[in-house]
Amino acid sequence: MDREDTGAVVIPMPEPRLQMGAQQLDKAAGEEPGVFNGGLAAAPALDELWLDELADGLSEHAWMELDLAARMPAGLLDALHHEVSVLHNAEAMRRAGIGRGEDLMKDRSIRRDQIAWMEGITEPQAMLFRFLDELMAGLNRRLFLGLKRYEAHYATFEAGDFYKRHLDSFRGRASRVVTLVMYLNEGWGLEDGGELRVFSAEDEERVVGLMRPEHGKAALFLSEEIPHEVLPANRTRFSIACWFRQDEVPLPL
Ligand SMILES: O=C(O)CCC(=O)C(=O)O
Ligand SMILES: [Fe+2]
Repeated sequence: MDREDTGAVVIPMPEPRLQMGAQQLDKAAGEEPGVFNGGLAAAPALDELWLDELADGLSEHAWMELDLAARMPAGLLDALHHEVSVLHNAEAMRRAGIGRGEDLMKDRSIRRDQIAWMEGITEPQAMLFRFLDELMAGLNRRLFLGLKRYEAHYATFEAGDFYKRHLDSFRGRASRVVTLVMYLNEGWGLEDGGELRVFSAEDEERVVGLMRPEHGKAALFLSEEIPHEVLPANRTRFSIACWFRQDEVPLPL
C-alpha cells in the first residue's frame, strides 16, 4: 500500500502558478460571459435525509457513490469544470506527488495526475467550499467524526494517466478521515476508461465498486479504510478530490 498522499501542501498557500491560472480565469470569464458573469444560483440547504443516507453509507459500507448534480447550486459543477479546464490549458497544474515534505516523491509508476490546490477564492470555489462546510457539519452531527477542516484540489488525468491502488491516509493517524472525489466529465463512456476502482476495506484484493467519472457523480469513502485506484484514462479526465480532516493543523512528521 502506498503512503499517504498529501501532495505536500496541507494548508493551501497562494501558489504562483495557480494565481497565473486565476488571471487566465478572469480573462476567460470576461471572454465568455455567462459562465461566471451570470452568477451562480444560491446554494440550497443540504437535505437532512440525504445527509442521513451519506452517514449510513459511510458507517455501514465505508464507501458510497453519490449523485451531486441535484445537491449543488445550479451551474456550479459547470463553473468548476470550466475553471479546471482553463487551469489545465494554461499549464497551471503540476505533477502530483506521493508522501509529504522532504519525502515527497513524484513516482510516475504510481500516480500520473496533475493537481492544483483550491483556495476558495474564485466564486465557484467559494461556493464549493460552502457546500463542503455544510457537508462536514452534517457528517459531524451524525457520525461524531470531529472533522475540523478540509483540503481540496483539482486533478487532471490525461490519456494514459492512472493512480495505482492506495489508501488516502495511514491507519490510525486520523489526519485524512473522509474522502470525497467529485467528477466533472460530461458524456464519459465505457471506452474512456479512467474508472475509480474501489476495493473492500477487509480484503484489498476484492473489488467492491467501479465508478465512471461522469459529471456530477462523486465517491465518498473513509480515507483510512478503502483502498482504491484510478484505471488508465483514455481521454482527459477532470475531478476534484477533497479530504475532511480531524487535525486542526498539519501533524509534524
Ligand atoms: O480521481 C479519482 O477517482 C481518485 C483520486 C485519488 O484516489 C486521490 O487523489 O487520492
Ligand atoms: Fe486516493
